[in-house]
Amino acid sequence: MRADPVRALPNRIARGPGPSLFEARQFQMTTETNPARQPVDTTRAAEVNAGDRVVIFDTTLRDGEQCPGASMTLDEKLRVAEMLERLGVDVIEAGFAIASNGDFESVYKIAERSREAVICSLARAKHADIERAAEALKPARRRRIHTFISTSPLHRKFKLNMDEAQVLEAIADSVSFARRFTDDVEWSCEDGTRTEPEFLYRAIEMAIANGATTINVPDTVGYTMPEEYIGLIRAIRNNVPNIDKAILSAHCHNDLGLAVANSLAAVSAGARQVECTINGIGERAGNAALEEIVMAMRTRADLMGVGTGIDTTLITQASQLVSSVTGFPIQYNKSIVGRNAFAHESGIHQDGMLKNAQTYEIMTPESVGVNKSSLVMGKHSGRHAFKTKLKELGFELGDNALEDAFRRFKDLADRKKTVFDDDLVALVSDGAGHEGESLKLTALAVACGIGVDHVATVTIEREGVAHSASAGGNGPVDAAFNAIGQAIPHEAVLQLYQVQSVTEGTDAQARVTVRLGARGRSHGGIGADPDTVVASASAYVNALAKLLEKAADAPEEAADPSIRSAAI
Ligand SMILES: CC(=O)SCCNC(=O)CCNC(=O)[C@H](O)C(C)(C)COP(=O)(O)OP(=O)(O)OC[C@H]1O[C@@H](n2cnc3c(N)ncnc32)[C@H](O)[C@@H]1OP(=O)(O)O
Ligand SMILES: CC(C)C(=O)C(=O)O
Ligand SMILES: [Mg+2]
Repeated sequence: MRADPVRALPNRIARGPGPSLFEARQFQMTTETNPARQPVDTTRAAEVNAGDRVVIFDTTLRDGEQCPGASMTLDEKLRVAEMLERLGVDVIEAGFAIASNGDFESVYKIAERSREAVICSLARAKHADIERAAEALKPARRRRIHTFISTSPLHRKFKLNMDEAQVLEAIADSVSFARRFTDDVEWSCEDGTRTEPEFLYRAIEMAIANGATTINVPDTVGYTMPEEYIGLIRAIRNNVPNIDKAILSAHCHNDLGLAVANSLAAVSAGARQVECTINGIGERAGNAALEEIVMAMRTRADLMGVGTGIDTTLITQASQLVSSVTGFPIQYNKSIVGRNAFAHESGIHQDGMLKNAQTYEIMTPESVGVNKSSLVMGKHSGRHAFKTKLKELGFELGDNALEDAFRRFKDLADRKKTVFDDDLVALVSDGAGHEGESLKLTALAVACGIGVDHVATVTIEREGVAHSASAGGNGPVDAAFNAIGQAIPHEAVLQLYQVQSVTEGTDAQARVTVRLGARGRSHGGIGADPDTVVASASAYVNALAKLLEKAADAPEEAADPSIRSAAI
């Protein structure tokens, strides 16, 4: 385990321009991590606003579940909620209680089992919704009602059929009604980023005046841009007289792939709550991904000056749980939690990683709960990584053998998508893949299939001279062995022929073992190749080369009567 290069939290809030990039890097390398994990009192807006802790509001179980195909059973929701508590999420939006009896039950059960986290239910600006939310949240130690109404002209006109005054009245009524059940009331202006600023300020002021403790400004359709969102959050702070009585919150969707950027932008402008989901699941293109927001704030605490209470070492586990219960795969190159997030295949990068991991990683894999970075062997890999990998696998080769193995590895990697550890073992052990000094299989072609004669043509180099021959047989392997017998006539007989798949998949290498016997000696040969016939012929030539080399050393030995022909 190596030291985590990412360090958090300077005790200040970044409201103005941060340090220069150069100063930032210096900072990153020299300060210490301080995961502030104490629960936050989310009703004390003034305190939260004055601090450097960002409230993490997870909506995996509400907005996350809203996308097609992500529905979770009660049991699955309870498992996710338990994981979110362990992760250190501050607020868990457990559902939309009025949506169905199932949603009510899951909010209720999550509330019953909750510990530190604030449990929250969504509710429209309707008494029935709010009462249902309050009922479902009753067992929670800490509860929040999250009520919302659209504020944009488009939504007012076409969706709600309400004018500005009616919307303002609905805000006053819903927020004050929600406050009868709890001190922790969040109000959201749905489609806030497409709302006329002047009306938005009035709507927010109305929510605060009626007791809202958190004001969420959703970018409901993922339309805004970071600069614009910064401008909006700053304008709200400058134009809503009592804004400091509430925590400002960002809720961003990913329609333009900007959900995380916009959320971070809002924080840099003074928002102190971010709404997000594990793996970024959610309506349409999804919500801002929790793991990306948290790790961005942690990794760039030097610039942002804020942190969260999340135990980042549980991030990978949480991501895998949500992926498995929703059945949504995690894309390989997904930031933080994708399987390639800490994997390196390119030789130059692998070499850098071996010399100092910070050359190509800005956070440690351990910091997000991954055991270690992986050096994946493939056609882009170089000698440094190859040598290191072989060493890990227990092979220490001399310079010439290493060079030879590296050449064969590159040939194999050109033909095979992934070169697994077992492929490397097959490649270097027992001389597999190089037939011997005295014989070299340089060409092989076979005709096989249904309704064709099985014929093989081989070329074998012996002491620099090419010997070619063709022969038929009972199947392509038999034909190849017969052709080898024609090209290099010999009296050895086949004692053993075995094929194994080294790894899985249709491009897996076949590992073939052949044993040949003659004159009281027998020698094994091994061949490995994605083409089974090539692997077989290599193994045969490998065994034959050893026999011929030994026979040249001791020509007088008598024939062994036990040697028999073996069927293929
Ligand atoms: C941006 C968001 O993510 S908002 C949350 C979206 N999530 C969901 O909708 C999931 C859960 N929803 C549901 O189960 C259902 O939609 C229910 C139970 C909430 C409502 O179902 P229904 O009563 O059949 O209404 P339906 O969904 O068809 O239409 C929504 C109604 O709510 C009204 N409405 C929408 N938002 C709000 C609001 N914030 N406050 C008050 N009324 C609202 C609409 O104008 C419409 O009213 P109308 O029937 O008078 O035209
Ligand atoms: C209900 C609100 C917060 C929402 O999900 C949105 O506007 O995207
Ligand atoms: Mg949303």
